[in-house]
Amino acid sequence: MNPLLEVNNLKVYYSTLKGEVKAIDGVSFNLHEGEVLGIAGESGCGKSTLVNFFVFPYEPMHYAGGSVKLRGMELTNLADKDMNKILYKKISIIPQYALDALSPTKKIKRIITDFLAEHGYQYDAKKVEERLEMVNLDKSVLNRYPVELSGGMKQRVVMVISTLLDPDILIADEVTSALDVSSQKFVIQMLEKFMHEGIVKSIMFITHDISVLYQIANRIMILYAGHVAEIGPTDEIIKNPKHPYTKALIDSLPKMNIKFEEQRLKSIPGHPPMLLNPPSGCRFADRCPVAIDKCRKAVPQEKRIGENHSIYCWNAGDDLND
Ligand SMILES: Nc1ncnc2c1ncn2[C@@H]1O[C@H](COP(=O)(O)OP(=O)(O)OP(=O)(O)O)[C@@H](O)[C@H]1O
Repeated sequence: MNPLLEVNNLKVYYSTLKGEVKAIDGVSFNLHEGEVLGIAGESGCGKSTLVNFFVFPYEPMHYAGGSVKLRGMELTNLADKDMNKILYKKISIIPQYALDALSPTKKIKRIITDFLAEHGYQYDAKKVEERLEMVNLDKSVLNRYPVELSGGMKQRVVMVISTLLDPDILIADEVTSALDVSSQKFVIQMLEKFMHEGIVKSIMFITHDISVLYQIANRIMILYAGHVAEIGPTDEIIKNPKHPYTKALIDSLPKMNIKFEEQRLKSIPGHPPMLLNPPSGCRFADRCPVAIDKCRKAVPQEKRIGENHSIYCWNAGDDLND
């Protein structure tokens, strides 16, 4: 089956007074109907840039190369007005700061009515109330201001708005980061429900916390400093990571069923490179325990190591975890 979204060698930069920040620099991946793709990596690796480019590709961010196809339609050369036709209907986002996304001066019903009008729809009380019910919110929230709602309730209202036009692809950007563990579980269950009910067809779930992805993602893509490090099935990425960076990320997580004082968590020494002037080879080379000369000279090419599993590393492979 053809992928819902095909991203090929995508480059997205920021223009700054000091030069171009190469935040996404040659990223390729596919997203298939029915799947949840987790996107993980340390702060600053380009997760938000990547997904914001699909929905709000505005200055200072700009397109610098490559291709993004949604059901075969190229998105990178669409005019703003055509992009607006796709936004929320084909690709939608629950933004990173969802709790602050609701206008404080309007009641929820007005916020939803204005959102629908902006996209050419009339308020549909039945649909809105059904969706509120799906996320365990009483319809009385419609007559309340955002400030009268708890953080979790606001998050659910944003989820309802982001999915109201039944988008093919839903991007969830750090939607669980500001929540306690039980609220995190609830949000994940809601997203799964949206998939099961056919309201959304695929999800891109962005987080810096890989452990959350274990609960929801079918596949995980690990980004490092604007490049893909590894992409593969969730189980393989978490239980048998192959790229040295993925390994380091997994080693830095607390393990299940081991007492905290007995955990041996390893932090990753060093810092990601500046993306204003990134190194010419592998961007992880300076922090990598297995780097070889070639790594500092050439950007690693995709190496397929299993069905749906690829790494971008000159010196990692099946023997890395032995
Ligand atoms: N408006 C901007 N202008 C210039 N550089 C930017 C801008 N926004 C982000 N960047 C840079 O782009 C790179 C990628 O940032 P991005 O926010 O996409 O990373 P992230 O992985 O989503 O991080 P986080 O987990 O902290 O949200 C970083 O080097 C960041 O400093």
